[in-house]
Amino acid sequence: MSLVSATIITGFLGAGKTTLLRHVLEHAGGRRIAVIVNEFGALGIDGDTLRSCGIEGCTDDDVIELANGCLCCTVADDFLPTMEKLLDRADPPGHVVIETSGLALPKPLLRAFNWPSIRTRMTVDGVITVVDAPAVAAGRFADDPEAVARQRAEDPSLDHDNPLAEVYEDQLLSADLVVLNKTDLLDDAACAVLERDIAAAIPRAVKILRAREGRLDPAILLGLGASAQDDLDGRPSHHDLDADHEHDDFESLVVTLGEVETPEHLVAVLAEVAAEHDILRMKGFAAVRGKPRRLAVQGVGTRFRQQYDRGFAPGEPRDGHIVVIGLRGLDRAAIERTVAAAALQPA
Ligand SMILES: Nc1nc2c(ncn2[C@@H]2O[C@H](COP(=O)(O)OP(=O)(O)OP(=O)(O)O)[C@@H](O)[C@H]2O)c(=O)[nH]1
Repeated sequence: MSLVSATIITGFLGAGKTTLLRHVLEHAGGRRIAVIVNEFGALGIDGDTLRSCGIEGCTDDDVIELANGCLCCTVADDFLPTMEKLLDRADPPGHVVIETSGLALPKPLLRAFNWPSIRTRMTVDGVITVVDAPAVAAGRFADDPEAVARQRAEDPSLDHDNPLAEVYEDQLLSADLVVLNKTDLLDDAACAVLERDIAAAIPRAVKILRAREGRLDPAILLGLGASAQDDLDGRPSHHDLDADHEHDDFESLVVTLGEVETPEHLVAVLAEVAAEHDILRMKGFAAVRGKPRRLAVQGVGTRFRQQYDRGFAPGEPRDGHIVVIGLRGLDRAAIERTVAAAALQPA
């Protein structure tokens, strides 16, 4: 029996995983691909985005969503049963692509492929780590020496690990292929510096490819032949000794809002909130007055994009929902108040 290949797409919040996955599905070239998407927030925005993609041959059944929690913490409860069901289908997919949440550590997921029920039927073709090039260049994942010094002065017993750096590094260390994405926002020299830094951070020789909007040929992305599950030792993790990684450094909330006046107004409010509260990620949907289609909104830090996607179904409430993710300690009430006030009327 031939093994079903799995590709794991990882990378920090907003790096461009769903964008890359969408590109793969649009250029699948006849491959039968099933997709598992996992999100940290309580709303499955990515699954929704992919389901409303309109890609030929991509059916609802082929996009499976594991929302509300990171795969790395819910492997046994969610991931393994889902995978077994997928493999037990009368017509199983030829390839499974798993998009982890931006906060997931890939290693526990990789480890799951050694479970007896999966090991004999699947292999991990490769771990693809998508990197938000401008975010790394801006020092998003680097230690802030002043903050570390301040923390130390306040409480010498504190664990001074930087949670963003940890997740970013763990994701890099698991990679079989690194995609340096969003290179449209950086010049060539800055990209070259990042490539050098990333290569130096990974103790194995790993290919690094530059991309815009995740546009890489699926023939390169799928078919790495890495059998990554057989090489766990080569992929060190900050949490190798700490099985209880709980993501308690991060938190998320969902804000519900009524119809908004214009996309520009909503995005201006969201960008201001993102800057004021140092929010890592915002995404969701909103209803705009007089518009039959819903507005999809994506924010990474203070950079936003918006576009109309599908129409509201008959009877579907014209509410908006925005997922907000940041480091623990967000002023939830203030964020909720300000975002909800962007609407003309409360939801
Ligand atoms: N400028 C620019 N923006 C990009 C590029 N790729 C993706 N984006 C945008 O970045 C935002 C986040 O992209 P996603 O693909 O949703 O990122 P993600 O990694 O799936 O996000 P999470 O699942 O929340 O972690 C979206 O607004 C994308 O349109 C790129 O190459 N350049």
